[in-house]
Amino acid sequence: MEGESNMMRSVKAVAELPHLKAVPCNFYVDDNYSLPSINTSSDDDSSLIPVIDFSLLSSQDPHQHSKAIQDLAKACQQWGFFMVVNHGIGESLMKELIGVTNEFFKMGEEDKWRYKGDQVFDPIKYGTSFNYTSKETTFFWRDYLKLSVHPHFQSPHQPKNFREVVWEYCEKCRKVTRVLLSGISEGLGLEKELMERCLDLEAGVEVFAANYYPACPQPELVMGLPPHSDFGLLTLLIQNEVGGLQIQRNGKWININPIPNSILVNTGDHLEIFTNGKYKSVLHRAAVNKVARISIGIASGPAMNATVGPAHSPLIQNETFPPLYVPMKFSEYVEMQQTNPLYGKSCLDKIKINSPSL
Ligand SMILES: O=C(O)CCC(=O)C(=O)O
Ligand SMILES: [Fe+2]
Repeated sequence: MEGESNMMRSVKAVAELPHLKAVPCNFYVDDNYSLPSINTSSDDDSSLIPVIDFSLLSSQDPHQHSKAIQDLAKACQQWGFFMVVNHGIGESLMKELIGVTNEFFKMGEEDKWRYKGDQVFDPIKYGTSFNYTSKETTFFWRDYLKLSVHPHFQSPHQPKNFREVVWEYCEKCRKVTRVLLSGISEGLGLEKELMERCLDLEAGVEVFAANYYPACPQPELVMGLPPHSDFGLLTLLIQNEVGGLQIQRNGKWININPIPNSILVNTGDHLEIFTNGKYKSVLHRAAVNKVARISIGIASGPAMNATVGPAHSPLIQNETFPPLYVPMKFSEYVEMQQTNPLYGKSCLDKIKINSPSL
């Protein structure tokens, strides 16, 4: 590793340096970010997060179905984060996925850096901190692997079984996401095919994003991921048994402790745009711990070429609710978000229309 820059060394390698007792100062969180406090007093609020029973969305009983659709609509509007249970993805597959992902991060530095992409849209990108292409000044305590898994599936061929397990998990997640999006459309009262057609969901982008937050000797000084919202429509997140995710609600950071085997879902910037601000994407961040944490998100969005603006429906934009966002090509939005430092919802703010009446 001698002679290589810090950005070419994973945080895992830094964390495992012999005798490391203190965090190197380039990881100290700078003043632009507030420090995460792991021991917030708000742990209990996590239990208020809505729980959606996925199986009821497809219930043949009209009463159960419409109640599930209403619950989903309420969760999107009031929280932007919810836990999905009875999603049909087996516990063993989820465990296997965490296992092979852990094996990936355990590979030698050289093996991992072979997957370092050079461009935002490289289909396989291993890296460290937020994103090596951004002009960030704070280094975050996190290594990552991002794979483009739809419309074309891309994955490293190592470690053993990694590719197969990721593929199977992504296939299952895609189905869950599509049912959720269709339920969300129904809850908004939109014509059945409108979202699918406008956003070209058949060719929708899906990104597998694995985060590895190594054990940290001084977790209170660093941050795993700064406050941000996700691009895309929905993100499906699972984690190993270690906590760290926090979401912002009413100005307070809430620790999230998901129900075992549930999938945590959050609404993304493009659902906010499409719904003209009715369903807002939510700020979240990742604190780190004295033990290693893994989280895996599947972010789903429109097709790369789709131009996303508020839906053309009188239910979404009308004289009382004029469009609040400038339509933008999805790929351009992703590029903007991935090549700039992350400050909260700064990307979304760039395309917000400042309506004089608001
Ligand atoms: O690690 C987590 O829980 C959050 C990860 C996250 O927000 C992301 O990858 O966008
Ligand atoms: Fe996120």
